[in-house]
Amino acid sequence: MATTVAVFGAQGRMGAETCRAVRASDGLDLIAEIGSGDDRAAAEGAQVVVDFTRPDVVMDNLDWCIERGIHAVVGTTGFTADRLDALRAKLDGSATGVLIAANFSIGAVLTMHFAEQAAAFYESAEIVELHHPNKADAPSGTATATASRIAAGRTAAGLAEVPDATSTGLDGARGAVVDGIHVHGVRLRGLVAHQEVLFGAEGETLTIRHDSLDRSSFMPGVIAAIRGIGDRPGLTIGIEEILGIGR
Ligand SMILES: NC(=O)C1=CN([C@@H]2O[C@H](COP(=O)(O)OP(=O)(O)OC[C@H]3O[C@@H](n4cnc5c(N)ncnc54)[C@H](OP(=O)(O)O)[C@@H]3O)[C@@H](O)[C@H]2O)C=CC1
Ligand SMILES: O=C(O)C1=N[C@H](C(=O)O)C[C@H](O)C1
Repeated sequence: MATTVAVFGAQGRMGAETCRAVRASDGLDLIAEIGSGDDRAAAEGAQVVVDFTRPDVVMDNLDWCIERGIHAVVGTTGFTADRLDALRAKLDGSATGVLIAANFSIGAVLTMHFAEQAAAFYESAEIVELHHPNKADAPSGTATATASRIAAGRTAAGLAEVPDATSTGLDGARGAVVDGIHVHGVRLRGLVAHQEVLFGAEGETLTIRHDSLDRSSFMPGVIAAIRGIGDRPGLTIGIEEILGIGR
């Protein structure tokens, strides 16, 4: 029996790519393509909903899925710690699975993994995220997650705050600060989704760079998550477990 799938945000950049990938995948049956203003009732027969919408609508979409026992695979950004706690509470004891991944591309997942490992060894760390200019949010969800993981790696290693003697200048010149890590956002026509993680120590630097050159890069992760979510009740963060990458 095929797994029935509905896509929320189906006419968007990622939603449209996801619809194409689901249609091309064996054992998956795309039954609904929901855009803004569409009635979600058309998705009620889905076993899995994929959400690529907007941070301000995704929580309502997830409530709708959880109330109906429909699993959800979510790429939409904007998941604060408070939002994740609220979802954990709603899913407590439920057979329904919700997977939230800031980034479904293998290279971005590996970048975050490597960055967390490297964090313990460098006094300085900063992130530059670079995206297409139609992106609604800044900093990116991936950069936010990467910063949190670097911060966790630094804390575990007993590192102090990153050194920065800046005392004067223009607001914003040092980027946003996420968990003590400076994050700089670039929006440039021609780009898709890119990130550099820069580490520095006395006499050396390390740069980890990842480039998504096409949205097809996200699709193997999305499809693996759709196939895997039925066996994962509760809240899953990221696709590391599904890809077999240790965290
Ligand atoms: N996790 C990952 O790997 C990736 C995550 N993303 C994230 O995915 C999200 C979407 O990105 P992207 O596809 O580029 O954005 P788009 O703006 O291209 O697509 C979002 C779509 O959602 C639609 N939409 C808005 N509200 C609703 C609703 N209530 N129900 C159904 N559809 C709705 C929009 O319609 P309308 O335009 O009519 O409002 C639009 O078509 C962002 O948060 C982005 O950061 C992006 C790439 C990879
Ligand atoms: O909006 C995008 O394009 C992307 N959004 C995600 C994010 O905010 O991290 C993932 C990827 O960077 C592309």
